Amino acid sequence: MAKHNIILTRPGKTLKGTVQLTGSKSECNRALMIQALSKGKVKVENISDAADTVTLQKVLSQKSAVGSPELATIVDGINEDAIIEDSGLQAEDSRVINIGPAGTAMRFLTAFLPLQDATVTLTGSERMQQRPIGVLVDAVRKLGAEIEYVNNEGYPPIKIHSGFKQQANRISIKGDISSQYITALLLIASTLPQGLTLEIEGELTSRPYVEMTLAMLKQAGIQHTWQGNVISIAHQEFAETSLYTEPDWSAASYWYAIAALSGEAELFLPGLTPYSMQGDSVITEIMANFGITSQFKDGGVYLTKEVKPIFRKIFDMKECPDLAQTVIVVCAALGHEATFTGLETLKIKETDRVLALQTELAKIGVKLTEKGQVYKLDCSEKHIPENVFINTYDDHRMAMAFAPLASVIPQLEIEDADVVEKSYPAFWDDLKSVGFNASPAL
Ligand SMILES: O=C(O)C1=C[C@@H](OP(=O)(O)O)[C@@H](O)[C@H](O)C1
Ligand SMILES: C=C(OP(=O)(O)O)C(=O)O
Repeated sequence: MAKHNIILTRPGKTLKGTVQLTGSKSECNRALMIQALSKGKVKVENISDAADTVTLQKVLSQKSAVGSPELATIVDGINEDAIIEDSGLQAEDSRVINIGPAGTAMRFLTAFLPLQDATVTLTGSERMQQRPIGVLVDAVRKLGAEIEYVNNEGYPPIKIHSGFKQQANRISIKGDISSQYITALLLIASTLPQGLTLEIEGELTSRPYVEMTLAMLKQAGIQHTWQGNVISIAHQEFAETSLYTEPDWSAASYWYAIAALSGEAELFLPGLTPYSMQGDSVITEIMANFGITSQFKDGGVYLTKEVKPIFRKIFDMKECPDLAQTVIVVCAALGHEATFTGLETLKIKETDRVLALQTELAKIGVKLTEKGQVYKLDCSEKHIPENVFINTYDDHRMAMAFAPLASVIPQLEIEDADVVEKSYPAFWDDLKSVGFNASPAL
């Protein structure tokens, strides 16, 4: 698909309106897995229109076909031929599931598909083929799955064989690369004949996402114990219930950023609650430092802005990595020379987000320097050109985190507008609804 860029301008500095955000892709993708694992006993409400969720839903809705020749045809519907060729897959090997850039779908299906008694190749976008999966594949193999790498050891595509028999019920797994590996295993745990005990080695990154998984499983009737670094889930049945998913707090973060760069703000985001399962709801606390007040009423959150000095200098993003770009760009725009930690996992996401931030912030003279695991913003040579072009590197969050800069840069051009579809397809329309001009670049 041809890429097109978008030009953003922002007349006025007042943010006023209501924006209805789509459902959280993290919650929805877990809910869809739970629905499939429960064989339909658990229903899902308020499903997101995030492309990653739509893709996973398409794959899982064909679950009954997994193991039958129909899969080839069905899955072809979401395959891009070019990607299959790039993967080096054989033409006759037509049972291919291509999840594009969806990291959670890749990881969740790596644990789920071996249980479906089918031989399937699981692949993704070019970038997905550079995102590591070895820690999870090793764990699933220990459980009894037969999986081989199609091209490169440790990376998708992977070929999953039928004939799973559980061989272990206690395994250890590294916690510091991606919490998605742990979630993938916890999701299937209750359906394994012997249940599963996971021993998490080293630090656990993105911990709130593991807590979200366990909380959603609990809503679906699955109990667990978590003591120290050991999480156990016994074999047990899902309850008949419905899972309701909240709007996406990571998407909300871009509205907090816009509010932080506005003169005045009065914005309502319906459906968001103070009791969220999403770790990214911590954006309310982070943005309080930038003068944004969050008031929960009328079934949502009202954002208001007060101009005040910013005191907080250190931000640890380990528990909310998807907020890193949002917060770093806001600090850069405000010339707030903060220090950031917990950015290690950003290098293996949709792009190397550290490098992407460094390259794009340089366009306004801001440096993000790296020393060990500590990152510092240096705004001493910050300048604001009339026009800035932002490259997005196939990363939805690069586009959305830099868009708020239209509040301080007269004309901002953002590469590949459609990249936002991964998690927030209505992003540009929502910006227009509150007075931004967003038009295709010629
Ligand atoms: O489980 C999830 O839904 C997610 C976990 C996080 O990944 P890591 O655990 O790899 O940091 C996060 O960055 C991603 O967007 C969604
Ligand atoms: C890292 C992300 O997603 P995923 O890992 O699911 O591709 C994200 O949405 O920022």
